[in-house]
Amino acid sequence: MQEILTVAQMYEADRRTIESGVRGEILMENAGQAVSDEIVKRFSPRAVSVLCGPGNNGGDGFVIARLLRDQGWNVRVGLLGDVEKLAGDARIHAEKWSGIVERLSPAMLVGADLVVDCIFGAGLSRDIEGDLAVLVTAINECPAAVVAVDMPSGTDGTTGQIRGVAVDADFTVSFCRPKPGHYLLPGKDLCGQCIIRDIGISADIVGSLAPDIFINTPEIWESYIPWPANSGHKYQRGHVLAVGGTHATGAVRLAARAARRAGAGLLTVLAEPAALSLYAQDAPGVMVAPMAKFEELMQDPRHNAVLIGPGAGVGDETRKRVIHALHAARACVLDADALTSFADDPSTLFFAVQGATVMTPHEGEFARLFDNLAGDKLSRARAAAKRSGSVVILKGTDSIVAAPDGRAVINDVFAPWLATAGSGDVLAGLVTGLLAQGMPAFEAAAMAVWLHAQAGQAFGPGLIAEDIPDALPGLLARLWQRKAHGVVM
Ligand SMILES: NC(=O)C1=CN([C@@H]2O[C@H](COP(=O)(O)OP(=O)(O)OC[C@H]3O[C@@H](n4cnc5c(N)ncnc54)[C@H](OP(=O)(O)O)[C@@H]3O)[C@@H](O)[C@H]2O)[C@@H](O)CC1
Ligand SMILES: [K+]
Repeated sequence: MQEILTVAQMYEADRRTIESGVRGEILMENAGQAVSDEIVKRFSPRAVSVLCGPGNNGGDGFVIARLLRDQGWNVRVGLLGDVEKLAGDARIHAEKWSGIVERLSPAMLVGADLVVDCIFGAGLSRDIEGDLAVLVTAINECPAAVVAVDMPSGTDGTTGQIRGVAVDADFTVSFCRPKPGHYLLPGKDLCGQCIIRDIGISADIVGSLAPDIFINTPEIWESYIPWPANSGHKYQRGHVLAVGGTHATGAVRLAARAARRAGAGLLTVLAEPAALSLYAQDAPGVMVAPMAKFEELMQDPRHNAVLIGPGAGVGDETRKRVIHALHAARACVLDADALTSFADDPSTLFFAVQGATVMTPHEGEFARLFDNLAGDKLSRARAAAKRSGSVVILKGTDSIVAAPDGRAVINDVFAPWLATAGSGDVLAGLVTGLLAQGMPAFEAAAMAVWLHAQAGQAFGPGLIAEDIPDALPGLLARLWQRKAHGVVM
């Protein structure tokens, strides 16, 4: 599993490693070596300006400068402040640099083919302002390639947010494990390609920090995939009840197709009489029932997963059905109108949550339901999961899946094509289809986000929501191959 460490955890890993006997000076040498290796891999010797800040990020810069110069590169070093004011490992490595140390300024960019950004890394503590902001803007405007060390300066490692202004790098070399800011927007974009290198912090030390944030890869959830048994039948693959709206019927039709493609054994759409025939004609494998039967059908435990939200309509009726489904402790997926229906009274919704429940808000729906949660996307999703007692998928390119127990995954699959009408309905259907087969809520939500993003990336430009469910068999086949034959994805 690919752990992500917060900045605080990274400092702690650093501290424990040093306590275990590895000198900080060596960690810094390893960090600088890792960056210079990545530079040498990509570029032939050229004019490079290494821009150093007053902390250990700057210390890494002095190592990089020395190693590149030793290999014949034409290196220029600038420092924010004086060498005499540097402390600890940064001071040690600055003193090993025998060349000139200039004052940090935009003049250092003139004639540079490559800029190494070692101004601020994990220790960024406030907005970049004044002359430094002018320098960062000049870095972004100059034609040289830019490599960022640890974080592009100005990007917060924990939140991915820009503090004032930030370097826009071509690639970023970081150490040990990635930080949330490498995956959360806009940090992810500012990093460019992100390379994580080992610098001598052991996996045991990382494990001792009990990381609970991960990149959303199959390792997180693949052992929970409810593959059908040879002796199985459709009734063992769950029965989804999907609440269909009267007007926006496309939403649940898309969700239903996704739930069935995800493997749900049976699916019934409930709708008012005016819309029933529309749902009935949509796909021969879908069953329909009048909405009046909702409560009766909920009494049958075989109806084990409920989807409410897409096209459901905002108001009392939707609110009642949501509360009923939650009280019945069915696996519930609440999306769109089901969430907005509780905008005035979210506590009632959260109080009713009992069984496996997944909420799938986009930012607008999230703000209506969790109006006083502020901060970065990851923190807000985690706080919302805790508050609601449900798994929360906070959607976007950098979708977060967060569980009430604190676990979270960040999506790292780039699929901008998914920003299209109906795409969220498909995701909600996918989660419901996996829950119906008995997959635990967090794993089902994470797998659904992964399948959705992979489908979007694989299809690419021209994608419409209808394409996503039809891309699922290929993706599921790959996961099946991986289980059966250990094929690497
Ligand atoms: N973890 C690891 O495994 C390893 C980590 N290593 C490296 O260490 C880096 C972390 O080093 P770090 O803690 O010294 O912090 P760093 O980013 O250099 O900045 C701190 C300085 O910047 C200043 N400052 C901050 N914001 C500012 C602003 N907006 N405007 C102006 N000033 C500002 C701040 O000032 P202060 O807040 O104290 O006033 C302080 O002086 C990490 O990113 C990695 O590269 C490797 O060497 C080895 C192993
Ligand atoms: K940096």
